[in-house]
Amino acid sequence: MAKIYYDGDADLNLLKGKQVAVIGYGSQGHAHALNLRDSGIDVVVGLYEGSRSWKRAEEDGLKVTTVEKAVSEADVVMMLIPDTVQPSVYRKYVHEGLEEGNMLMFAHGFNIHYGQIIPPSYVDVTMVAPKSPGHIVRRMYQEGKGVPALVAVHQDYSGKALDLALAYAKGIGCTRAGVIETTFREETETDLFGEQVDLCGGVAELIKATFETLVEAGYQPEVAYFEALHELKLIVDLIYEGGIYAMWYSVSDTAKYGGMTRGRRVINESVREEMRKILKEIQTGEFAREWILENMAGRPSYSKLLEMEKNHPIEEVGKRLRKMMPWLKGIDLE
Ligand SMILES: NC(=O)C1=CN([C@@H]2O[C@H](COP(=O)(O)OP(=O)(O)OC[C@H]3O[C@@H](n4cnc5c(N)ncnc54)[C@H](OP(=O)(O)O)[C@@H]3O)[C@@H](O)[C@H]2O)C=CC1
Ligand SMILES: CC(=O)[C@](C)(O)C(=O)O
Repeated sequence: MAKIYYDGDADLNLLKGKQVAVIGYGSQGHAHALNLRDSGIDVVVGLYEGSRSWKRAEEDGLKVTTVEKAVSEADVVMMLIPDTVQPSVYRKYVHEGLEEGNMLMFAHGFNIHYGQIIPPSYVDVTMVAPKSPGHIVRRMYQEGKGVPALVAVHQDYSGKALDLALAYAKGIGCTRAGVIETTFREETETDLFGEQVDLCGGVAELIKATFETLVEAGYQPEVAYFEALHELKLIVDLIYEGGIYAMWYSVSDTAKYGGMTRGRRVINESVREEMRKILKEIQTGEFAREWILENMAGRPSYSKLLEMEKNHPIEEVGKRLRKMMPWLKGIDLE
């Protein structure tokens, strides 16, 4: 049974009097920095000169400085810049600034697990990985709620690494929902797998395939959008709040029978076989090698694929229909 920590298991006072440097102010960075600040923790944001985020962080009332300076003044350094730039930024601006007894933190284990960052022996190395997009980490904290997270210790120099990491998790609101103790390997491999076959990749392909099949068959794109995408959120909310069975309980008998008999024809044995292959690519480092090389080559495939996603017909239909629902918060895509 997993060890799960909640608010009562974490002592925020362990972070009081310490300075936390949040490197990066993007999806996770802005959420962690603002949540920690609102939890009474001394936070400084580390960015590069000319960063688009610099002004935004200052407007949010945070102290901002260069990565190098933030690290040199900090007791805790949380790396919240893209995984692909972390190794070079770490080598140039972080490694030298780490002092004995500092804690180096991550929100995803990729660079430690695949050996892209090798921290010095005299620091704690931990991870607090929210199981949520950063914007929701912030939104839930502001609503007095929290998102669950994973916590892991890669290196425990101080003997108190886990307690300090849990204090951090409490500072960003995650112990309100539960923080499961894991390892860098388990977090990295399960996170990569989930975002590839389910959360992002799998769901996006399922939605687009459903939409395209209906539109190709001559149905109105708006109807296809509501069926394939909009209603999915409502169904997933049921699953999120009560489990898959609660969703079955709530939908009609016709949807139950059709879903239970046809769903397994869509996610069939060959799909499951492909999932196992994808997991193997993650476990052997094949995916990591491909992603590192893609970045070294200037992201040719990444950029093309992202452009195709942005220009998919469902985006135009969705934008038009969502305009009619001003209560949909969305996120700032700038
Ligand atoms: N996105 C998510 O919801 C989740 C992410 N994670 C993990 O959190 C970490 C951060 O991811 P995420 O928040 O998505 O990252 P983002 O892509 O949102 O980070 C962008 C931020 O990093 C800054 N940045 C980019 N390059 C550099 C650089 N060379 N030096 C300093 N700052 C730089 C950007 O500045 P500028 O604005 O100027 O470009 C911006 O402030 C990753 O390890 C990721 O795996 C974990 C869980 C969920
Ligand atoms: C939100 C999350 O944890 C993801 C999808 O794995 C990620 O953005 O890295």
